[in-house]
Amino acid sequence: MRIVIKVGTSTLAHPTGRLNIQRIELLCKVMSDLKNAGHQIILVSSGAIAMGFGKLNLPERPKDVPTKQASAAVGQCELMYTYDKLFTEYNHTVAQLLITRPDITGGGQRRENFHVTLERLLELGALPIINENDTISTEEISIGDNDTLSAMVAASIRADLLILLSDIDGLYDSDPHENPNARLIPVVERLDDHIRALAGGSGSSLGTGGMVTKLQAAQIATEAGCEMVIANGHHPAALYDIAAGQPVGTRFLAGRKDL
Ligand SMILES: Nc1ncnc2c1ncn2[C@@H]1O[C@H](COP(=O)(O)OP(=O)(O)O)[C@@H](O)[C@H]1O
Ligand SMILES: N[C@@H](CCC(=O)OP(=O)(O)O)C(=O)O
Repeated sequence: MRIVIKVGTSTLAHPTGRLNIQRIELLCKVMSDLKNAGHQIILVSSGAIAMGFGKLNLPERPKDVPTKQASAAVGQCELMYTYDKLFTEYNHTVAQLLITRPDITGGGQRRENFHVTLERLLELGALPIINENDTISTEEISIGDNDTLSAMVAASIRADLLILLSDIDGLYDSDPHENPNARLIPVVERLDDHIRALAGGSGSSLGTGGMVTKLQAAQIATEAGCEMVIANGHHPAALYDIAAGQPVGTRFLAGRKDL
């Protein structure tokens, strides 16, 4: 299977913005193993801004654009250094792709270049790691959140499965951080207004978009014929069960794959 795995900041970083070493080590081990089992893995990783402000010893996630972009420049290095080191331990070669909106939605050469390069990396057996190019992104050309970005990638390369790893088990009938009696929804067969109304914003100071952007991602992915699962990134070994089609988190069933 061709699987796009998106890892949110809340999965990769401690609330301090510093790397959660135990988590990332386990994630890389499981993803390496899934690759060894024959799956094609494309990783969409957030965390550049959080890693950057942590490393720059700033007290909290920056709000102004220049400091965010500077943090992303620092943090992206830290992220890729860590991924390279960990995946190399399991004999996998990583490749970094930093993109903005025109690289994936625009017509013409940029989109073609992104697509052809990504396909070639997969043919060569590399493990592509994608993030938004936050350091040069402006409002006009940015996608803004990696839930949407990962769905656009999954749709464009006709992935079989998109997995969003978050700080929560899946989609609940209301935000569990506000309602302790909220119940998990295991399967969404059709994304309608009733489901969309359940989604709230981000519950942490690190995440971007909350469930709203995850449901937007589900719309893009399932319309393109790609199933999507939201699961808790605190348990990386769950990736095995998700890839095997076992019930974990919330699974959004796909529409018909375009011919
Ligand atoms: N209906 C809902 N079900 C589950 N989580 C929800 C819901 N509405 C809002 N949320 C919030 O979405 C958060 C996950 O998104 P986010 O903070 O952006 O993290 P990530 O780093 O994974 O992108 C949850 O921690 C939760 O507070
Ligand atoms: N591109 C940004 C992350 C944007 C984003 O969507 O973050 P998240 O909600 O943690 O997946 C970064 O690397 O910091």
